[in-house]
This record gives sequence, C-alpha cells and structure tokens, in this order.
Amino acid sequence: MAFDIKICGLKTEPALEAALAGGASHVGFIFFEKSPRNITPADAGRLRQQAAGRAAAVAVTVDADDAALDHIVATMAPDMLQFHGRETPERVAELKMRYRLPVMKAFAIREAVDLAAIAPYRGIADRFLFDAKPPAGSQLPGGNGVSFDWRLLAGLDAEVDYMLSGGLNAANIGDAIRFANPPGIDISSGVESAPGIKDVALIEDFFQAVRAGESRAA
Ligand SMILES: O=C(O)c1ccccc1N[C@@H]1O[C@H](COP(=O)(O)O)[C@@H](O)[C@H]1O
Repeated sequence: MAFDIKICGLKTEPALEAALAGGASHVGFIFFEKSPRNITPADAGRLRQQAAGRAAAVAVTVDADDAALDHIVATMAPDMLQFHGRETPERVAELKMRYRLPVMKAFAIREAVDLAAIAPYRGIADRFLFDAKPPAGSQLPGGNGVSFDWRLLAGLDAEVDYMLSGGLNAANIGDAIRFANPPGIDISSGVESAPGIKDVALIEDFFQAVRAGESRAA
C-alpha cells in the first residue's frame, strides 16, 4: 500500500491479527480511562509483542502526566507516542527528548484556520494527525466517528507528514483518498460493531475498500 494505515483502539488478539494481516503499518492502543477502547499498559504490552516487526505500536494518550507516560513506555515499549490532548509544543518537545521516541500530535479540524495550529509544532512533532472536532458533549477528544471536510487538506504544504483520521470507514475511505491523497490514514470506530468492540469482518472490509480506493486513485 502506498500510504500508512493505522488501526487504532485495539484490545484483542483477533482484531490485532486482522489489522496486521490486512497490512496495517501502525496499530494503536488507547490509554484514556473515559474511552471504551481504554487498555492497561500490561495488556497493550502483551499485544504489542504480536505486532513486533510487523507494524509500529502507537501509544495514544491525552494530556498524560510523566508518571503515567513513564509507566506506559516502560511496560508497553511503544514504537511511537500519539498525543491527542492539549499538549503544548514545549511539552511535546520535552516528551520526545525524555522517551527518545517519534511523536505524532493530533489536531481537531473543522475549518481551514484550524490547520494553522500545527505551525509551532513543525520541527518538533514527527507527524501530525488530523481528526474532526469532537461533537458537543463528547467525553472523547478522538474516536467519535465524525469526519471533517477532507478538501481542507488540499491547502497544506506538501512537506507536512500526517495521518487523516475521524469517521473513516469502508464506505467513505475511497472518497477520502481521492479528495485528500493523505500520506497516512487512521481509523477506530469505523471498524467496530459497538463502541470499543472491534469487528474482524469490518477490519477486512476496510482494507478491501482501501485497496479499491487506491487502485481508482492510481
Ligand atoms: O478512540 C478513542 O477512544 C480515543 C480516545 C482518546 C483519544 C483518541 C482516541 N482515538 C483517536 O481518534 C481517531 C479517530 O477515531 P474514529 O475513527 O473517528 O473513531 C482514532 O483513530 C484514534 O487515533
């Protein structure tokens, strides 16, 4: 596949195996208690061994403190950290130095001006993740299954490395690839049968739709 694919919010061996068999480049584990996808560092550590050498294991956190991050990094040994909260550029730089791991910083996008928020993180974050703004009342900063207007990404500097996320699924991934031609995509609730319950058949359908979308774009 020409771009990276991250399947996020994994909690079980069958779902992780479906993601790896489908060709995921990244697999994500959520450390956020309010999320139906929350996992303990110990369980994520066991699962990440299944992914070793096959996909990068990403630890997703939201404004986590040093103690929580120390525990996650020591127990799970992620290949990458994803910051999905209000982490400042200074905090991202500090954590990148502390753990010596590549970092992906998430941004909530609704309109073109929201993309300007990445400016102070350039040269600090290794990659960006563009997700939709959470719906009013949501307790989750991500994993809400809502999309933003992918055409906004057409205005981005071509050097910006990012993953497109937010409300992706087998039905819309073809359009997302066509409109945004992203260097990476990230999906969570679009391959679930219920919040936090990954569905192997939906994961397989998603990879099939990605391949179909890719060949149409080629
Ligand atoms: O998925 C979650 O529960 C979550 C919780 C806290 C921070 C980030 C979270 N998920 C991230 O959001 C994207 C988009 O999710 P979706 O595809 O719209 O459901 C997901 O891939 C994670 O990176």
